[in-house]
Amino acid sequence: MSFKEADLERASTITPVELQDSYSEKEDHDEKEYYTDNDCIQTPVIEIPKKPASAYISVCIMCVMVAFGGFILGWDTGTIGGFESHTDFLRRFGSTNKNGEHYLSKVRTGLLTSMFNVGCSIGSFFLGRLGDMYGRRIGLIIATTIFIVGTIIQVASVKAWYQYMIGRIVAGVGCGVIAMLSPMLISEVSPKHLRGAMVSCYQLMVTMGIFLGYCANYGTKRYSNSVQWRVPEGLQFAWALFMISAMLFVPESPRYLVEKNKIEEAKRSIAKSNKVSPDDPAVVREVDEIKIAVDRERAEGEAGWSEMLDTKTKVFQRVVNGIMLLALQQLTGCNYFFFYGTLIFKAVGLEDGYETAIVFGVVNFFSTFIALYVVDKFGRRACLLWGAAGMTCCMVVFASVGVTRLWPKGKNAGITSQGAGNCMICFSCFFIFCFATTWAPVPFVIISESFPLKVKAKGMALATVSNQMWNFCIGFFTPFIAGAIDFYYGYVFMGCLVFSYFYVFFFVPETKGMVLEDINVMWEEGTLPWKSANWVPPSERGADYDVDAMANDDTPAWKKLIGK
Ligand SMILES: OC[C@H]1O[C@](O)(CO)[C@@H](O)[C@@H]1O
Repeated sequence: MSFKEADLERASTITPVELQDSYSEKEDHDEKEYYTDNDCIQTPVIEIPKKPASAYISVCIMCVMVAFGGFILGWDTGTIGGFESHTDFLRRFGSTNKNGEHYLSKVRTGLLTSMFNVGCSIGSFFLGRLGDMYGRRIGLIIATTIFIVGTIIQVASVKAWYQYMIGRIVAGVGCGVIAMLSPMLISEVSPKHLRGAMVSCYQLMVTMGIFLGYCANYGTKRYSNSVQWRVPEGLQFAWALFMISAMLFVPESPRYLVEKNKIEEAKRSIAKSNKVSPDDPAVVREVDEIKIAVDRERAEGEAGWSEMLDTKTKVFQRVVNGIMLLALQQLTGCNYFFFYGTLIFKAVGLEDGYETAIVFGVVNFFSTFIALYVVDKFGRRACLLWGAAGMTCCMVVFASVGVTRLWPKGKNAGITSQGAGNCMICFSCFFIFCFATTWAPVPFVIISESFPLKVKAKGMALATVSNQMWNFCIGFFTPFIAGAIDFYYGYVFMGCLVFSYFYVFFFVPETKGMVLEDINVMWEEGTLPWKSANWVPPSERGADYDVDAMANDDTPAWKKLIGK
């Protein structure tokens, strides 16, 4: 008899008072009131006990090890821009103009920078399933090995820019898989009240990689030979080897283990993350719940691509949501600053692009720590809404000052206003602050927790592809667009940000602090996003809980927006 059945039987023979008494003895567990449904007592809810913060240090370390995959990705973002300014790199992979100077054309710059993201898309789309086939850890090890092969091709490039580009595509394939499996594994092993923060560690690692990548370029720029770029590039081997070794110590996803019928191992994995015994009733209950979900999904058969279009189970809505959120993350314009911030700073006379980059890197990295706190404290929706509002304000000021004040006598006169430039730099930093604390990590958190297991790999793959393809588009087309319309470009992102605000309000439900299986039920019930913060899991509902009222609302849209 499963724990659930045993519990039901026990619950049916005791009175509510006895039940409450017996629960107050279990001080260790999170107590939830027994509940009634149609006036009969059902399963009392035993939650995995919340321990003092110190008990979670080891699971946090394990999650940071998994999140280290983000560091690899960030290091690449942080170094490629600098490489493209290094003299040795230009000599080897650039063209030569009639004065004998070496340079990279816009197209070649775009290809060298952004084909990496095309590789990422290929990796997440075609190889994301490695995590389902061999487990998330083995999947991550294979992905990192592919990344190492790509790095070897890049480091070994002597003169052929296309060899370097192919190396970036191959490395990108590995990174695409990492970008999918890292957040997935973290979301599946972390205790639910820390899940948002733990998945956000992935983004923290991305920002740390970007920042330290910038620093590495700063450190090697004074060399005149290939040390300039081969050393930062070669350090990738060290990061990759660290990642592979780390995977030997982290727990495997309990959801994957249950799917492979490794129930005892699944219990051990949950117990390890939550610092309780594998026989703890709450662990048994969680494994039982995962098993029920897995069995149900098995009975329904293997999910094909057509199932991604299923509107009845709301899978289609979730797929669209994932694709939209990760597209909108890029359409905030963040990488306009990360890739091309150097040009903006140059406009106010700060000539050293490497230093510029470091300023952005610092703001980005330290702000992400705040994200770890706010994502679980205030919830996903609040973060995204405030983030979109904050970034819209920054972008309006940035673009307007750029358009009206930066060149008082016109761009071609070559005179720039120092005050306007400083103001733009300040607002770029505010923008990065708003981005890093909200939209940078939260979309990853949301996609890692929204999909039922059966379609999770495919759903996350599609969302990651959308992220990478928009990243590619912005990286590739920005030099052309910004060259044509200058700072009016900021208004394009501003428009996207305003749209994002409304999109989140009407389409993104709150998922903070819920077990993954409950999130699935909330979606299936068609809960309206602006009511979702009040959604109650079936196991905790009172008799007066109205599922329909949570899924329907006749008030006009503007009244919903102002909370009437
Ligand atoms: O921190 C900035 C970085 O974060 C991302 O938006 C998502 O990981 C990247 O596209 C960007 O370069």
